[in-house]
Amino acid sequence: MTHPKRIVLSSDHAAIDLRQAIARHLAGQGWDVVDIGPTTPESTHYPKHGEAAARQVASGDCPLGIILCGTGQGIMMAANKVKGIRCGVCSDTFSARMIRQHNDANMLSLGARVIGEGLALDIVDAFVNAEFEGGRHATRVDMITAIEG
Ligand SMILES: O=C(CO)[C@H](O)[C@H](O)COP(=O)(O)O
Repeated sequence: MTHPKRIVLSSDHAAIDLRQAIARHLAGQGWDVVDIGPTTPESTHYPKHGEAAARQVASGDCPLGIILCGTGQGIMMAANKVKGIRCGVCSDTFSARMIRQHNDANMLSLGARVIGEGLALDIVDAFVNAEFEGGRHATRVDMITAIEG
């Protein structure tokens, strides 16, 4: 059974410190944090980390995921290639709330070279605490899913 408060985190080398701060923050709120690294600062390639986190979400093991790179953009692009993933990059709390409420996003991407830790933690809170509203938005999300084939 999917743990309702399990969340997977991953990043590339550009976002290790921020990812670990988010992991501590979420663990402090009772989340079962599955941090799949990396843990060492050597340069690495964001697509493989985005894909790995996305596969954990798509498999149902983790209902939500948070991924990070320098801008949040490249790792988001990789995650969205995995069937069933809806991931958005956010640099503000409004968007983070809305991608859950309207788009049923199951992953959030953050840019560690774009925003600071304080804002990032607020964005994370907005994302994890929002709920999908369904209704007309479900019709549109179904249309996104249909594009996947
Ligand atoms: O933001 C990113 C992808 O969207 C990467 O974190 C960034 O491209 C890494 O750059 P570098 O290898 O120069 O540290």
